[in-house]
Amino acid sequence: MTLSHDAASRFAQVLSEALPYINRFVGKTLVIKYGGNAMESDELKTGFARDIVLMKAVGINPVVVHGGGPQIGDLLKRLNIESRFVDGMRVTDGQTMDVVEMVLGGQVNKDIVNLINQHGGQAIGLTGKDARLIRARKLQVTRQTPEMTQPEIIDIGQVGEVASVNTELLDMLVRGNFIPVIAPIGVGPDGESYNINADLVAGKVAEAIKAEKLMLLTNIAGLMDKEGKVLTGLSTAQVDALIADGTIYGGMLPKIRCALEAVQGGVTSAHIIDGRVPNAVLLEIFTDTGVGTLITNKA
Ligand SMILES: Nc1ncnc2c1ncn2[C@@H]1O[C@H](COP(=O)(O)OP(=O)(O)O)[C@@H](O)[C@H]1O
Ligand SMILES: CC(=O)N[C@@H](CCC(=O)OP(=O)(O)O)C(=O)O
Repeated sequence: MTLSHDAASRFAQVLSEALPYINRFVGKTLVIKYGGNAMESDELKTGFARDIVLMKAVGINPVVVHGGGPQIGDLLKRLNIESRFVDGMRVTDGQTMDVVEMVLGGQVNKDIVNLINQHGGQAIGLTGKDARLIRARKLQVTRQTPEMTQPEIIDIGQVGEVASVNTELLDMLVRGNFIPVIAPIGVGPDGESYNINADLVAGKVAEAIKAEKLMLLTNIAGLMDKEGKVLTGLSTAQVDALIADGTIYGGMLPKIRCALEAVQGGVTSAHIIDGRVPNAVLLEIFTDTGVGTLITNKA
């Protein structure tokens, strides 16, 4: 590739201006959750892969956790299996679990790994079963209405929550200059598989490896109020109120909960950002105020 002098001087200027931002994150680990909804085109996926490789090339350590909800939904539909969600979590029976493992651990994981590697990175794909990276337990879902004397337990099948993370494995990979790409499948004490919401895995991984930042890439500009205005810098109490009045629902529920837990658990900041914007990850790093919804630890 040869550049004209003008193009080369533009590149040089941009790179030079990026230096203070790069320095701020050099040597730090960032956990990036790549949601299935932000994988809508090949162009977006390629842009994401290039951003990740560039981060690593300048000395920032990305750890990727991916979703794939829409991709799981597509295969279930082709198999005539209905998708059902409770509080943003997929109800997962044995048959659905097989599909989840195939799509997340097979198709989506290898697709992202391959793209990162094609652009010069050294990505390594893992599910929570590899070296028991994500140990899980069954998620207890309860529901209580004012007329109930005690909460009702809802069985949503093989849906898990993170019990612990094998940080030794991740530290080893990051130190070895690999880029871990994690599919959100957990393993129980008896080797059973658990389907875990990818936001929850990303939050717990970020906490466990003491990441500087947690970025949740989704298909919306951020957490919004009822008028569609992006909200940022919210306290836990404000988030609770937005959940109670129904402003936050569905897939945004696990996202916001895990972002709050991550910052309470020591991650400096969490960001909910629009993964459909080209170079969303770099934009977040290279702007002073960031983009989307910022969550920090305040009461
Ligand atoms: N207050 C809110 N602000 C923004 N999005 C919300 C809100 N409440 C619910 N949502 C929904 O949450 C979705 C994002 O969650 P989800 O579909 O699970 O994304 P992902 O696949 O990226 O994890 C948005 O597309 C939107 O439909
Ligand atoms: C329990 C549960 O809901 N698991 C998710 C796992 C994938 C995921 O979280 O994907 P997105 O980030 O693309 O939504 C699911 O089965 O869809």
